[in-house]
Amino acid sequence: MEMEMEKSVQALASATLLSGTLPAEFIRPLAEQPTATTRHYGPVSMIPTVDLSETDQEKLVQAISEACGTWGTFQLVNHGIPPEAINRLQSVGREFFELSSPKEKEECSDKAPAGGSRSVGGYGRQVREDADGKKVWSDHLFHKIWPPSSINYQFWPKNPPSYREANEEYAVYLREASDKVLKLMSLGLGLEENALGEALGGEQLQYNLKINYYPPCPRPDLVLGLVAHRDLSAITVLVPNEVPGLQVLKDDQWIEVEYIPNSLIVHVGDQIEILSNGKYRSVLHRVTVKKDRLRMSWPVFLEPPAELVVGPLPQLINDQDPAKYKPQKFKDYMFSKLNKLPE
Ligand SMILES: O=C(O)CCC(=O)C(=O)O
Ligand SMILES: [Fe+2]
Repeated sequence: MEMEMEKSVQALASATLLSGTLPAEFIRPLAEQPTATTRHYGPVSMIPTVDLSETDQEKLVQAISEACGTWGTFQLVNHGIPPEAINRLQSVGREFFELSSPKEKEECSDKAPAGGSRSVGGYGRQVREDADGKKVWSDHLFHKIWPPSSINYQFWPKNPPSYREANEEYAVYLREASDKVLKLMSLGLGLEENALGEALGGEQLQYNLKINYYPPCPRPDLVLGLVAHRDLSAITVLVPNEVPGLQVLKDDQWIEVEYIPNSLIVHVGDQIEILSNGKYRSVLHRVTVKKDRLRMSWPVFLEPPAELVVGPLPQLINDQDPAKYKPQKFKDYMFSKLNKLPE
């Protein structure tokens, strides 16, 4: 049985522009509305920057561990991924959203009946509504890009024809860059450089790409592109387009993440917070949208294989510093979080 697709936010956005009325289910409660709650720092970027071309290793390790311990996020510059590869990833993704028909998009969606074995894969809108029944102003496409054995090509667009090549090319570069990041993060915890990578499944580490599509919105002051959340990944490595909107919570303030051309945004996710026994912090973040500009983003969630048990690394726990998290299979962690059960 095929599910009737819910209308995309992209389609709703066009209708809303014509009518000028925002459907009520998108209007956030006052305490969440962006204009009431955002702090503007002006031109100075407050998010730490990590420069992979830094040749002083000690300095680099220091910078990354400080960023992960205080903010849980940083801008990664000089990461070695050619700008052309990033541009190709972006243009094929944008073409999918803007040039393919609703039917072509639906072909990339998960056809499994809701409530059954439905996975978080393919094209669509956020499956769950918030507790208060509110909806987010975004559509997405989700699919694995590595390892090859994990990929379900049903979720990969057939159009544009270069979609596959561009994504495969990006996966190769991204693995190199994220490998370096995980090594530096391990060293920053005083561990051997492969410690985090191995604890996350080594060669079995999964790379799960999401494309977020946030159409322009007539009332950006009232909606959110994504509500406040922490990623359940180990780390997330995100390519933004030039339209800002991502905000991170720091000292109870929402701070805008500035757009830096060619930079990648790295988030510490829940699994690294757990492995590090809380020394690195999974960052709370949300997304705001714009009145006349389209935001898109390409986060890749690096996740352990489903059956792998993740808990605080034994090297990091002792009498003074007891384990703060209970070890559990990644799939069980994910299930509890997605169903809002106690973790
Ligand atoms: O669009 C962004 O910058 C953030 C996306 C995000 O947080 C997510 O997809 O989990
Ligand atoms: Fe996120």
